[in-house]
Amino acid sequence: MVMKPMKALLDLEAGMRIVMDAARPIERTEQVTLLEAVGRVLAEEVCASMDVPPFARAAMDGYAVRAEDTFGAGNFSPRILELIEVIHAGESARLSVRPAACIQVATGAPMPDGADAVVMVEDTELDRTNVMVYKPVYPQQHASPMGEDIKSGSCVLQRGMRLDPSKIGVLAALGFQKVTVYQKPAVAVIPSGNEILMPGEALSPGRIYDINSYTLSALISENGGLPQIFPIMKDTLEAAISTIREALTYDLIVLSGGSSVGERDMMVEAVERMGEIKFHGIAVKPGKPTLCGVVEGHLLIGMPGYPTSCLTNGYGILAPALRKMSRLGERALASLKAPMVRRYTSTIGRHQYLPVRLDGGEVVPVFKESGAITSMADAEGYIEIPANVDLLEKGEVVEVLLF
Ligand SMILES: Nc1nc2c(c(=O)[nH]1)N[C@H]1C(S)=C(S)[C@@H](COP(=O)(O)OP(=O)(O)OC[C@H]3O[C@@H](n4cnc5c(N)ncnc54)[C@H](O)[C@@H]3O)O[C@H]1N2
Ligand code: MOO
Repeated sequence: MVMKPMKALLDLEAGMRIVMDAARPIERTEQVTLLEAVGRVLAEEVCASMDVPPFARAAMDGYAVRAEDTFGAGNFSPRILELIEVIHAGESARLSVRPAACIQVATGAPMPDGADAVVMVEDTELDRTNVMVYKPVYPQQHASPMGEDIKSGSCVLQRGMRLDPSKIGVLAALGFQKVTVYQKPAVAVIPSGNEILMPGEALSPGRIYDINSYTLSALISENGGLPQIFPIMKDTLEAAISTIREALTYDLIVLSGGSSVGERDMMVEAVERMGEIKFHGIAVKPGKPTLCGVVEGHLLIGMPGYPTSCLTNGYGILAPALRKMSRLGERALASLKAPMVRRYTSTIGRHQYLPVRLDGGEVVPVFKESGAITSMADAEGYIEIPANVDLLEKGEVVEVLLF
């Protein structure tokens, strides 16, 4: 029976530096429709080739007037203007507004020639073709000039921006149907273990369902990647080598299971033969038996098989790497400070991610064991306990990072 003990554990900062150095932003771009663009990263500078709005328009329902014709109007001294035309949004006036005349306009209708302001309908009264104006307007009041929103020639969105609903609105305003974005990093998600079954398969003794492929894929999607779950890999060196070879068309290879020291943990040997091991074993808890390697220029991260170890490393190591590759940038989790509900002892020498929930304003550790997915599912967030701290006192205020 051959076991391959882990060498000295690497500290988290050094491990992160290695992973982040090997994670390269994707250069490939693609065109997507605006409906597909949310959350994507813009790969082009967007400059306006038109004004928005493309014409001066009424900003209120009412009457387009020459402002000076309303000066001096009051509740007891209305100015009386002649109504010469009525237009709706989408229509243009045939006539221009001459002195002492007005044109009825809907919000969004083009400002008629000659008019420089709109009197709101609430400040008027209509008597056949006479409009009594009870309140004066100043020039440009309730009228939006052409290009008020976006000026033709101005560059409104920059390369590298993440497209959120408002930025997609800018593209729509400029008449874009498609936009050029960076491709998402393609991520091979490779579960391993003879005991692992896909959902839908019948359970048999000693077998369990695959959790990690799904937690990892969800996390990868959330962080700008495109996950592809591979068939469950058998625990043999040949399977590991051929599967990793197949995965070399992906930008990032994430394996789960088989990264520890058991005799069937073939991953380390496979990566050693095919490329370079950057580290094996990192001083975090959970998540110690993590493997990082580079095979033919492709970053490979081997996650521990235990679901909570796998997922906490997903948050701690995989997500930052992916956000660099997908160009989404660092994700700042919301955080709050609260006191510990009880004393908690941690492992000295390992940076701990402790899943917690909040109860009555206090921080309650919910970690059961690395093998339990509910260690994470019952948590609202986590606290980090540095490697050189082994005790948190009851009542000690800690920072909770919220999922
Ligand atoms: N002698 C030692 N044994 C172990 C050590 C150690 O240092 N010395 N480390 C322990 C720690 S810590 C962890 S974490 C686990 C991780 O081991 P592996 O990464 O090699 O993972 P496996 O042995 O393949 O599996 C561990 C556990 O997780 C289950 N598993 C695996 N894949 C999945 C999946 N896709 N979905 C759900 N569950 C999965 C698997 O059945 C095992 O129960 O090693 C400790 N041992
Ligand atoms: O490092 Mo293991 O990941 O504690 O369970």
